Amino acid sequence: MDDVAKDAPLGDARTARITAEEALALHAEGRPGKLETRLTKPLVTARDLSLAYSPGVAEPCLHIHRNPALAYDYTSKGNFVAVVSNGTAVLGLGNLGALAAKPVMEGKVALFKRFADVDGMDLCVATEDVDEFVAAVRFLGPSFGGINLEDIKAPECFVIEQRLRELMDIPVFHDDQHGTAIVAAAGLINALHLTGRDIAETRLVINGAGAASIACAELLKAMGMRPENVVLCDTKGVIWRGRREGMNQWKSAHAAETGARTLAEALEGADVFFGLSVKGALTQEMVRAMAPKPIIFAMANPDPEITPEEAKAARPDCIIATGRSDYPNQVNNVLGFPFIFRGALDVRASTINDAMKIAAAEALAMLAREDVPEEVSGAGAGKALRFGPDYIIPNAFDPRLISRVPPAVAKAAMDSGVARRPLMDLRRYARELASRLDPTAAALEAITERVRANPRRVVFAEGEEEKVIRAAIAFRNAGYGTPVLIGREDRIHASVAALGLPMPDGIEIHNARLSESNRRYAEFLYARRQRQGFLFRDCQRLVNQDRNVFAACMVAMGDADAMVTGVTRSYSVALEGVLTAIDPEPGGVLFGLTLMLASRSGTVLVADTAIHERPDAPTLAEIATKSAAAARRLGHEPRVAFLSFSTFGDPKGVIPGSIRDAVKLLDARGVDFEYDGEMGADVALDPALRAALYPFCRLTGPANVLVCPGLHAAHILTKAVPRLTSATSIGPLLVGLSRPAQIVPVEAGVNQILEVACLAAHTAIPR
Ligand SMILES: NC(=O)C1=CN([C@@H]2O[C@H](COP(=O)(O)OP(=O)(O)OC[C@H]3O[C@@H](n4cnc5c(N)ncnc54)[C@H](OP(=O)(O)O)[C@@H]3O)[C@@H](O)[C@H]2O)C=CC1
Ligand SMILES: CC(=O)C(=O)O
Ligand SMILES: [Mg+2]
Repeated sequence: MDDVAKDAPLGDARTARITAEEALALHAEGRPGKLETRLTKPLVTARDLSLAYSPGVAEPCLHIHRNPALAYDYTSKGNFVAVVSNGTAVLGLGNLGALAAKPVMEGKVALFKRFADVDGMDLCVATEDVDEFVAAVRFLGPSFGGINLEDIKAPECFVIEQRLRELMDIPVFHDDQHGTAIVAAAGLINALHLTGRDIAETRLVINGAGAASIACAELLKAMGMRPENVVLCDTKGVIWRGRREGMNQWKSAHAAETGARTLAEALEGADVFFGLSVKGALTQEMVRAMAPKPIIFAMANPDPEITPEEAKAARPDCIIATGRSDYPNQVNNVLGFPFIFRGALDVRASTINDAMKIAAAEALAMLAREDVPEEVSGAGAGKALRFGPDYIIPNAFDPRLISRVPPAVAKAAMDSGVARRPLMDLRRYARELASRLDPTAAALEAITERVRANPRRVVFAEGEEEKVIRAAIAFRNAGYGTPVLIGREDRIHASVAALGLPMPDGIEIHNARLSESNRRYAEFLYARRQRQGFLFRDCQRLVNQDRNVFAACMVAMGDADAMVTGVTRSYSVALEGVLTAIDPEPGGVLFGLTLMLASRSGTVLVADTAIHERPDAPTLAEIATKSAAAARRLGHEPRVAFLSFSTFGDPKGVIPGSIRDAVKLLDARGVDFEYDGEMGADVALDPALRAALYPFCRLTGPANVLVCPGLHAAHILTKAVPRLTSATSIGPLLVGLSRPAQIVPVEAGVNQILEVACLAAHTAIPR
């Protein structure tokens, strides 16, 4: 047993959210560590083996021998990065050696994959000798598309990086230097903007004069900070011109002409503090001595130079950032390296130069100034994020990062002449990037493009709700068409003002109570309902008072193309309002379809998630047919599984009877998609299990449409899976209405409302 106190809180006991034991348990559970290898080609049959290995593998070998550039076509090289360390500066923990650095390096590989779909391998090299380290890495070049150096202490890291850059023909990037500098620069651009400072007049003190600090000083000077305004400190105090103790050429290059000798002296009146040193190096007294509205980036990991609580207590007017994810404003290189390599690899850049670094910093800074989808806020500090002192830098989970930063890096690489495979269409590249992490995203992106080309009028029935207003504004800004908000004009204007957003042109507001269309809508309803116990005045009251009914009338009478509702009323109440004015398609089945987007297994469509508690066989067959068509529209070849507790008769039960009848109905119709059942969800999703136990099953791959035997099962499945896995779900989407209307779940965020509104608009475009 080692000497780590396992139940100790990690970091400051008052604020820590995880314990040492939890962190150790995560690393030890299941397959130890955080990585495994996954095959991208089948290796099941002898034929597979002949193709992928001997004799087939000889072919790509010979081709690459003749033309080395083909390695990018026939091997993983072009998407494969080595994360290399000797463990001499592991986070802020010091020289722990190569082996103890492995958890961090595995973590970096995991982040590469999670955030930018870059594959990687950790290489922990057990030497502190610069020559040995350089030799070990340089000869590994053929395997990789890039080298990410990590946690190598200064000053050796500068020599190592420089020599490897000269020796290798792929990008070599020391993350602690440049990744950190890029992300810190992005945060600083925004913090300067918020505090009304000019970079050329800003005084910066950096504590630490190692890898990260020197790179930050260099990048910020390249971005306009004046050298005389930058002071570095290390364990010996201020690095002043003429100092001899503990110096090296990299520190000397930044030695300041100053009388200050300690960090405390240097910080007097300073605008900005960068901490890239160790826990607790900054005191409240030092913070008090800084200029008004001081900017404090305490970036040491895992514990910052000062906690945000301490800094705020000393200076409530400060902007504080740390390297940690459990505080607002995480200035951490995780926001940099995955996306920078993504862009560099995709244009086969020979290097990562200053232009690419500055482009990444600017793209990050600009993204933080945009409206933040609620889904992103939810992944962060747990409260709404809005550009300001507590949100100066995007959240690492922001899904927009992958389509914003790599294109900026790729463009800078092309403009500066280091791209060996330039990209002709950067807009298309950004779209492809968005789909890289999620196969359905490309189809959804195509849908959004189609809506942009055919803008529609969409009614947002709950027009006074803040998130609905934000979704409507985003709808308008995205070019999807004209949003129509139902609500009181003064309330909607007040909400928009409170959001700090200008009220954009092109958004319509309709007050149901005062609308000129009321009589027309009431007459329409009366004609539909007079023989179902409705008096004319009942219809008038419904139109005046129920925004869902009013919105549905607008759509039914052609005053709008589609509607979206759901965040203020229960699903069944909202549905009742919609159905008051809009009928199901004649002879069709109305049902709910939920898209589950899982990173590993791809997209799965689940039905019926909204309407039928116990569908009979004809209804199940119709749901399967319509769901298969929806899968095709999303770019998937449908494989429909009728789910049950029972697989092909085992165990026996009542429900499988209706499923078997549904299968027979489809057999009789001769439909053009794969289907089978009844089967358990494991059998549906696992072809190997099927091959072993049910080789007669007609599905040729994992099912991507799951038709549930009833609403209970469908609800449980679609509510549980996103909470148990990283899957996200969209829906239930109503399928089978004669006019487009969608109901989002009450808890839907801005992005989800926007997505569903766009899908509703898409349904309204004539095919
Ligand atoms: N948030 C982020 O994204 C990142 C944060 N970091 C953090 O920055 C820190 C440094 O990392 P890195 O540059 O890679 O490491 P290095 O080993 O290259 O540099 C460490 C520097 O810190 C200085 N230092 C150590 N203790 C003190 C102290 N008490 N007061 C002043 N200076 C001190 C050292 O001084 P001397 O030269 O005298 O030895 C040295 O200059 C770590 O805590 C790391 O976690 C690093 C990269 C990214
Ligand atoms: C974040 C990081 O790379 C470090 O702290 O070293
Ligand atoms: Mg590091």
